[in-house]
Amino acid sequence: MARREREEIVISVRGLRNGFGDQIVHDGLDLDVRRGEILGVVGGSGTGKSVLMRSIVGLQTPLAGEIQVFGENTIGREETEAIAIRKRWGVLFQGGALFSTLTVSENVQVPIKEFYPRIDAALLQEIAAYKVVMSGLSPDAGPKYPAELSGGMKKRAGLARALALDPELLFLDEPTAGLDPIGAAAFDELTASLQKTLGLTVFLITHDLDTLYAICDRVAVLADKRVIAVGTIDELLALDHPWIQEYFNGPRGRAAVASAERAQPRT
Ligand SMILES: Nc1ncnc2c1ncn2[C@@H]1O[C@H](COP(=O)(O)OP(=O)(O)OP(=O)(O)O)[C@@H](O)[C@H]1O
Repeated sequence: MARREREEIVISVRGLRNGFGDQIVHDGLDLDVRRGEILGVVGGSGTGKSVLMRSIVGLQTPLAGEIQVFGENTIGREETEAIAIRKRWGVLFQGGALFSTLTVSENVQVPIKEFYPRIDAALLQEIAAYKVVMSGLSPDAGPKYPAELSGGMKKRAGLARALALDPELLFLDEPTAGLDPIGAAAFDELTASLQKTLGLTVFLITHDLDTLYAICDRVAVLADKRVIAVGTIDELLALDHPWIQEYFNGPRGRAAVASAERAQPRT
């Protein structure tokens, strides 16, 4: 592969195999994520979308395969090397995964303190306050505890924490699940605007067809223990695969197209 092409690939997964006991979740899974794209990852429930994300961020050790992020192998690295790579990404887990005993501001401070333990307390507060506002929360949300937040606010707080270290790469696991359609659309807009402003690469697991149509550059489809297809929605629709056809051409898929076209008519 040419050097330039390699630099444009932020995540490269080859021959990934994951399993739990007798259950094989991934077998021979390959995927490339390009710099600056929002890649949607879809697939039926239990096809291993979260396990894939956890493998890439080092929370799940695969049985076999290779994963490179920013051109560096991530499996089996020394802790210091792993930390240097980990600093460059942020993760929003399903449901926000906030620490319930910490305020929003303290949650955002966790990764900063982890990587920069000697940071000045005033600077830490200032960075956290900035990330809270950047994620679309009011500054008053900083001193609140997760239990005092709505579902949408929790997601934004989780996003603020994911953005704490100015990542180049953002992982979002079902960010709009559980949000009402208006809240979900607002979160999509926020993701797209942050991607553009900060030049992020985004790996986005979702079941939300509106999200796929509204903000994803390409979509990867997980089925049969691997990525069976990756491309724009139009490219996927041209494939004759029953799950893809049912997913995008079913009643919900057609409704999402209509809504996307109302928002942004095709020329
Ligand atoms: N820690 C674990 N121990 C045992 N099995 C696991 C573990 N984590 C995931 N699995 C199994 O791996 C499979 C894939 O799980 P995963 O959470 O990645 O699915 P998913 O595609 O993200 O599903 P959903 O869309 O429902 O969130 C499931 O069958 C799940 O039960």
